Amino acid sequence: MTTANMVITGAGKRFGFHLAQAYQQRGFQVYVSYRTHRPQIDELEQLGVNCFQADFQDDEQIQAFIAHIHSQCQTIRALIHNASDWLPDNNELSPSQTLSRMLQVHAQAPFCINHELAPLLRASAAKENGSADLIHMTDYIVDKGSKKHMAYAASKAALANLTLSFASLLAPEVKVNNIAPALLKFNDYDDTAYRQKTLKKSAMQVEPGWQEGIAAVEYLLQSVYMTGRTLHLDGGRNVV
Ligand SMILES: NC(=O)C1=CN([C@@H]2O[C@H](COP(=O)(O)OP(=O)(O)OC[C@H]3O[C@@H](n4cnc5c(N)ncnc54)[C@H](OP(=O)(O)O)[C@@H]3O)[C@@H](O)[C@H]2O)C=CC1
Ligand SMILES: Nc1nc2c(c(=O)[nH]1)N=C([C@H](O)[C@@H](O)CO)CN2
Repeated sequence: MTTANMVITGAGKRFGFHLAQAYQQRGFQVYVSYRTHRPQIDELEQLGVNCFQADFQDDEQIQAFIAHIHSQCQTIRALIHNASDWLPDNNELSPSQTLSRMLQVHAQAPFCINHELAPLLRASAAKENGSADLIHMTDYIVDKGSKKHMAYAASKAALANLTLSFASLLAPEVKVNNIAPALLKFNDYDDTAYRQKTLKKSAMQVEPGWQEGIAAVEYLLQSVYMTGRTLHLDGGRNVV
């Protein structure tokens, strides 16, 4: 039985790091991209994860990552677009530069990577009538918008629309879905007031942690029917 390959972008910290660690330990061969080299990358490499440095703001580095995956894999069981830049609109860039930056990482990179690696996803599905998954990490605010992160929200909405198109293009061999958290984990810099205010926005009023996202990935990988859809991980924000 050959080892299944999983490709995860943006695994240098937080969810991407924990997801890569979890699936390498479950027996997958995990391939990741990272932008900043942190101790977490050394930890992943010690586990056997194949790590490749790429800043998706640079098209040549997107292409280099694609070429690297092609050189390493003949099939891909799951490709997870996790890389993301949560840039507020109020920053030192112009509005035009902010939107371009957001679209580059959340839409341009996944669009190019998906087109180039789709044959490897199909090859995984063709193997012993297996299956393959493309997962886009979007965000609850795709359906709501955001006063402070307009460019980020619009770019994640573009990613969510790509899910519909790729789901149609790649079915039935490859399932394509969004995971849309409202909250997985706060950032260390989030103060108590922000945390309390955010928790009150959901019915469950808890910070679920990375395992909530890992469980969502696991559900999608074992599904034989879910495609073109969104797993909303929002603690019941719609019922508050
Ligand atoms: N955490 C949460 O509560 C929520 C998360 N999400 C989504 O879930 C996913 C995981 O979230 P989380 O772990 O918190 O995200 P983080 O912002 O903590 O990490 C994102 C990763 O993407 C990398 N990245 C950012 N820009 C680029 C780029 N230009 N090229 C390559 N890599 C890049 C970062 O690299 P570097 O290490 O260099 O910074 C980082 O490792 C994201 O897609 C996020 O939008 C959605 C809603 C809530
Ligand atoms: N790339 C990221 N996207 C998002 C993050 C993050 O840390 N990195 N965090 C959030 C927040 O959890 C927000 O949903 C509630 O505080 C949203 N997206």
